[in-house]
Amino acid sequence: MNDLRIAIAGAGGRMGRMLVEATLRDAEATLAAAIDQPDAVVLGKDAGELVGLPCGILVSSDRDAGIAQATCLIDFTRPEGTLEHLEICRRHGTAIVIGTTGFDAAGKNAIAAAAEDIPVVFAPNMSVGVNVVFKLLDLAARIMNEGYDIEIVEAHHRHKIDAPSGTALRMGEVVAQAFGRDLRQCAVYGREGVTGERLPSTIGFSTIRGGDIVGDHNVMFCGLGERVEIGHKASSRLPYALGSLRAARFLSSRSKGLFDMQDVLGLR
Ligand SMILES: NC(=O)C1=CN([C@@H]2O[C@H](COP(=O)(O)OP(=O)(O)OC[C@H]3O[C@@H](n4cnc5c(N)ncnc54)[C@H](OP(=O)(O)O)[C@@H]3O)[C@@H](O)[C@H]2O)C=CC1
Ligand SMILES: O=C(O)C1=N[C@H](C(=O)O)C[C@H](O)C1
Repeated sequence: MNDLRIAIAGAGGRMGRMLVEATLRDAEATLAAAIDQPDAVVLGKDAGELVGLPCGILVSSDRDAGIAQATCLIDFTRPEGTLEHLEICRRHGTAIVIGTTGFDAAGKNAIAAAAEDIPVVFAPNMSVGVNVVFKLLDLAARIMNEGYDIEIVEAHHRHKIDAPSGTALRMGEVVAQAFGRDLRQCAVYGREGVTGERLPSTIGFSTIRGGDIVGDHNVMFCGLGERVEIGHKASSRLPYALGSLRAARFLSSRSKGLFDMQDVLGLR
């Protein structure tokens, strides 16, 4: 049996299904459990059948039993669900990869506290491409640290419930940090009416929601006479799932600690 025994929370969701498929196709991983809500339509179904790969693991709402079977839980659900799963992982000593976005400060603190006991990867975007973009943004911001206005535009599918995306916020944090600013003090979330002239120290965010857009992010450094754009477009959720499995593998040799995809990919 493989040492990498993966439980997937939110197994019937958009990311959950992609994670089930990626886990079943991964020769080094075993799908140990598929978890979803007590009222989920997928409950009792073969998790693999949802993605055309029957595997004998039934989707269950028994989170305790599912997490106990696994060495790592991969969780792409909602903040309130993730925080409950986190505590169960803590009780069982199970590692957790958290892809869920939209946590408030208290939620982020709870994740940091749990990481004192168990290994955690917590990242708003698991794709290799986006994590390389974070590095490029840091480099660009260190050089273009004066005379450039920063505007971040993100677009996602009509079902997304949080805005701006976790990835857009992290992009803002990366740029703000390189500028020596605090994003909480300089972020501007959308504009309407007579806004007055743009303040030079601000970082603007614009959000588009529509159709089945998987995830587009574009950061503009707008100067006088030139504009640099650094962005990423996802055309599939597969990179998020493959990154999550890479993160689970990374955690298998750790006993505790809080990490993100920059650690997993060796980009620190
Ligand atoms: N870090 C990354 O790389 C990425 C992060 N994400 C994030 O992952 C999260 C999920 O996205 P997506 O898959 O599109 O969403 P979906 O709505 O498609 O899936 C969410 C799943 O979680 C379940 N769920 C909802 N609430 C709870 C809860 N309180 N407790 C337990 N389970 C719950 C849902 O069940 P039900 O349908 O029954 O409500 C569903 O199965 C979002 O926060 C998104 O931003 C997404 C893609 C990449
Ligand atoms: O909800 C999504 O779909 C996505 N959410 C993440 C985010 O909020 O950044 C990552 C990705 O963009 C897809």
